[in-house]
Amino acid sequence: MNQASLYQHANQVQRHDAKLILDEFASTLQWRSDGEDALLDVGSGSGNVLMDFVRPLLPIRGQLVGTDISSQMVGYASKHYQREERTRFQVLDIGCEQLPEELSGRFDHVTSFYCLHWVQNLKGALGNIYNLLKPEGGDVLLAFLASNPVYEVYKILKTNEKWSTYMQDVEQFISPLHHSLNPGEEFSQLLTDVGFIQHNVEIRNEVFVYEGVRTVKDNVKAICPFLERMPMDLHEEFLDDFIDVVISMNLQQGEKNEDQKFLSPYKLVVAYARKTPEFVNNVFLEPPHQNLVKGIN
Ligand SMILES: C[S@@+](CC[C@H](N)C(=O)[O-])C[C@H]1O[C@@H](n2cnc3c(N)ncnc32)[C@H](O)[C@@H]1O
Ligand SMILES: CC(C)=CCC/C(C)=C/CC/C(C)=C/C(=O)O
Repeated sequence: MNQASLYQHANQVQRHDAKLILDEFASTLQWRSDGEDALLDVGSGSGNVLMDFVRPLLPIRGQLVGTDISSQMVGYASKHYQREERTRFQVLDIGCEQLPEELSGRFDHVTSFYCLHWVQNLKGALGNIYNLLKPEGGDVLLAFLASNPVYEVYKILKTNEKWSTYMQDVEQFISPLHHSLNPGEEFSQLLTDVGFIQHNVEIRNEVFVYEGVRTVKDNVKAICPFLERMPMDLHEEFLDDFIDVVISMNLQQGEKNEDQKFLSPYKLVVAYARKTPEFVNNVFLEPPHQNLVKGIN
């Protein structure tokens, strides 16, 4: 994903989910009494979710660091938002072996929206997220895809010889929890393994409705890693084949006209975790390992 401006204009589902989750968890996050909260966001992309929905929650004196593996995304976010006070953007691969010194152990909060399904080494990423928090504690709010029909579409398109050369490594772009029979338990176990004492993991079954073929195509273009590998003149043909597969999966509603809709049923992991034992939703959870997994897996 390197097309920041495409993403910024075709990320309705991502914005919708982040806003809902932040509204819900704004008062659960453990804000400091001195208003000097430092928050790092993982996989901030073009930056609009971070600036529109996370930044307003931070106290005036709070510090915000947006990070992303893509220097193109970081460049775009810096250009558009770095003028905001106490806000900066920097490149960070959350799956890296060693966190940069200036980030390690510096944050009160870590958030991440629609990023962790891109990271195959989920345990390594969670270990890093844990280590970004200050030694004395802090909390994290994470939301990412466990599964999405887009991954099944990719797998089918890979079997088409027109596209297979561009999609050899398709598994690298499928959420590490997409094939899991119990993504909530699996993620919960990873949080425990890396050291989080308390956590609340939910698997939310959602359906997003895309209005019309063009909307689906624009949303696919904004996130599909295979398009940038093929010549531009093949993009529309690839997107047409994408739509044909979606239709063959019965995800279409209505006739081929302006009323045509496409349904995307997906599972979202929503996790809130604290480094030190305390309260979750105002309920004291006895340490250690009093964890909660909600939702239908
Ligand atoms: C779908 S975008 C989400 C952007 C933003 N958080 C939002 O909600 O709109 C996913 C972002 O995760 C980034 N990403 C993928 N792998 C990553 C990694 N290993 N470390 C950090 N960022 C990563 C991508 O470059 C991309 O910008
Ligand atoms: C109907 C249908 C399958 C639409 C495609 C939906 C779509 C573009 C999903 C993208 C999911 C994803 C990997 C998002 C992201 O990382 O931001």
